[in-house]
Amino acid sequence: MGGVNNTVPGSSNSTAPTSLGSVTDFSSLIAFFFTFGALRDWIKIFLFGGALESLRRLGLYLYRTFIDSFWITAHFDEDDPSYNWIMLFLSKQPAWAKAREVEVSTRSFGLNSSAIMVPGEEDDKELSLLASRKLAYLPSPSMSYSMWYRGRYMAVTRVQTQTGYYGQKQETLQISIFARSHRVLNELLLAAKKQYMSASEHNISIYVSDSSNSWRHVASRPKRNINSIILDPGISELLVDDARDFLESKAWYSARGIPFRRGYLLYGAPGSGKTSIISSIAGELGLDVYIISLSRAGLDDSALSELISELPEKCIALMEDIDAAFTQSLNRDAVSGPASEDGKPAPPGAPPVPSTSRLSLSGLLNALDGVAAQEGRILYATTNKYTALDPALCRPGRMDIHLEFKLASKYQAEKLFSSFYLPTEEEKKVEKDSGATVDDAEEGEEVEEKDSGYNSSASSETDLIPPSEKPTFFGTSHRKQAPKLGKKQVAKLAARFAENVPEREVSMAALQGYLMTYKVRPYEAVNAVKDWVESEREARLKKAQAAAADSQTAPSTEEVKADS
Ligand SMILES: Nc1ncnc2c1ncn2[C@@H]1O[C@H](COP(=O)(O)OP(=O)(O)OP(=O)(O)O)[C@@H](O)[C@H]1O
Repeated sequence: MGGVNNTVPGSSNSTAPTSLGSVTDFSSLIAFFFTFGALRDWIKIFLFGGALESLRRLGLYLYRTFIDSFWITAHFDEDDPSYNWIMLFLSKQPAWAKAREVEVSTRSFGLNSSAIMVPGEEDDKELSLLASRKLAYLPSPSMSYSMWYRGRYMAVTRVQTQTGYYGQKQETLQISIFARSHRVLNELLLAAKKQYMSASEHNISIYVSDSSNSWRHVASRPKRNINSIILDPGISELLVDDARDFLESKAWYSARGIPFRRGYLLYGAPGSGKTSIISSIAGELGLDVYIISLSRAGLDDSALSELISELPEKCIALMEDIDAAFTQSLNRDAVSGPASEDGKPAPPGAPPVPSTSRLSLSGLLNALDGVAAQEGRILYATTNKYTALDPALCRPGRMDIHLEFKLASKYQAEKLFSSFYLPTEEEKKVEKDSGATVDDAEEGEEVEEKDSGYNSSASSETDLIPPSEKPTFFGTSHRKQAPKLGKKQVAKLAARFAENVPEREVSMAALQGYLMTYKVRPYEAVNAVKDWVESEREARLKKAQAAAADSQTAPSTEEVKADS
């Protein structure tokens, strides 16, 4: 007879014996293994070893934390300007010259190379004349060096890591100082910065943005004396004084809630000195120049805004040919069509010019004075196409001062001539030291109006060579053969020169190029200038005729459409 089964299928009653069974199975398995004496010993060793290793690590960690509390370590990344300061500082440390293993390098760390030298190199005139790159001792990569600074022990390590980009290496310099307070590190950093600044005192530093959109120091250029740029009276003074006044007016701006920024738009003829005056102002005010290339591949609105927000507080931001980023006329309404050479919008039928820029005008406007725009910066923008610029770009607040640079005036031509042939103070000193007379014709004494510079007459050396064997060109670039002119003589010649240069017809760059061909022949420069002006005129006329002929043969929009 079948009884009643009270057990509910799946209830714990039905499973309990199974799991209990497995637990007892497992412990009996362990107990079984422990019956092997060797295995028991292994496990004991394993546990004991693990505990020992953990203790060792803990001890090491505590030891390191304790030791680290006596050290201050600073890391300098190769991409940061502070890396250059420290490398220059280290290359000048006497301890370095005695190190047993060093890297010998000709890197200039963004300076005039004469700032870093192997001891003794500066005394060797022959060497410093021959080699423009100077040698320096630097810490070898992956080596640790010990040195003393202000009575403190210091460890210097240069670490190189592979970046993965075509095997490129990234460098970091690590300096650990045995000190508890930051005082010594601060002193070291300030000393390094000061040393670098004084070494670069006669240079301006130039930065450009790289493909990863970070600022990179690319060059140091010697400062150009502002007097060597000859502009119409008052222009240089206006620019320098205004920029200087701006830099000193931070409190004034903030008291009135005006953004502390200033923009200058320099426009006009090519080769009239726009770029040159900007770099001179940078030198005069001791500011670094950050070049923003609007046509850089990959530059879009957000990248530009990021770049501008990363500018340091006092600097010059330079946008050359501000119109160039936009192949379309720089107008807000995109339908305005491509700009022509002279900056005027192109005729309605002209074919569109393909644009590679991902930058929009509103992006540029926002970057210049949006919320992220940097305070304290001076912006210089240059263009040859003033009329093509959108009024929004030129309005005060973005471009506060607009200055036209024209073709050369007679005044400029005269000044340029004088600055070319009058000896500088340095040249006068050298000539005085060598016993040469400079002011032969100083008191109005008439000298023979003839040059004796290179290629004006054959030297005695060439006279000795038979005519058949004479080289086709025998140059003797001896500046010493230039006539020594006094102030009055130069002034007279300069006035005659300027008489023959028509007002606002040639650029200063063209005049400079012309005078360069008569570097040591001032008389010939004066005599030939009339013909040169004439030939320049003819060349311009021919170019204009060729351009006109080209535009007549250029296909119309309908023809372009039909072709495509
Ligand atoms: N006013 C000037 N005084 C002295 N030199 C000048 C002057 N203008 C131009 N130059 C000389 O001409 C060359 C070109 O000058 P610069 O590049 O400053 O002209 P620019 O106006 O910026 O030209 P662009 O518009 O083509 O960029 C430089 O070598 C500079 O020395």
